[in-house]
Amino acid sequence: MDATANDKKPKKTGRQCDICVHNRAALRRPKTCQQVCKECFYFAFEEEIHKVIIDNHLFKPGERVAIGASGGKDSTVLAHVLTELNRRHNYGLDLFLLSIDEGITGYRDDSLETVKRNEIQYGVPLKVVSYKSLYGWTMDEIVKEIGLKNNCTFCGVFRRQALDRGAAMLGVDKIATGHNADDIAETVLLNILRGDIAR
Ligand SMILES: Nc1ncnc2c1ncn2[C@@H]1O[C@H](COP(=O)(O)OP(=O)(O)OP(=O)(O)O)[C@@H](O)[C@H]1O
Repeated sequence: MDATANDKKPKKTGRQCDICVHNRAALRRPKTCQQVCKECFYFAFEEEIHKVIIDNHLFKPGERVAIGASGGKDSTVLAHVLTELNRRHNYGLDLFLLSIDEGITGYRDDSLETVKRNEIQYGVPLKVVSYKSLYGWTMDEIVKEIGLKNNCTFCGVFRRQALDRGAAMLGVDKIATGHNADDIAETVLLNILRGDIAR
């Protein structure tokens, strides 16, 4: 490589975190344009959630709250953040992990293993409620009967009811789920594609 081409390459200078002004920045937050290190990002993210919880009076001390735990990234982050904030800010919540086992081989059985690890990691009791126990059918059996068309609609309706029934079994006051802005955008787009503009 000749010296001229090399000179044109951007130099790797590395940049300090805008918050702690100590560690090397690991990412740039699109929301604030700040360059932050991993530790400051986690802390800022958790405290923003704390502010939403406080500003909107989401919980009262002594409440029992079930975390809808699918084993996916969103609800795993939710379980981590809620247990951490409950401890850090003394919310006084009784937390539970509530998982719905739809009975989808090779999918939910794998992610339930993650939830079982979270139960130990966060010290939060886990309740698993299966479609088989509630409805007498696994999702695999339902698909065998009705085929793949519309099976997601059945599964979504059953899951919402299963979460409600699991919450009743646990005697909780509230269910927290890991729905995020992407999920809302997805719902809006799907409704438009179905021609259901009013929704
Ligand atoms: N089988 C399940 N058991 C318990 N809660 C669930 C289950 N499936 C979904 N949920 C709850 O509903 C939220 C949204 O579910 P969705 O199917 O959209 O998955 P997602 O956005 O990929 O979330 P995740 O990464 O947590 O799976 C999850 O974050 C979780 O709180």
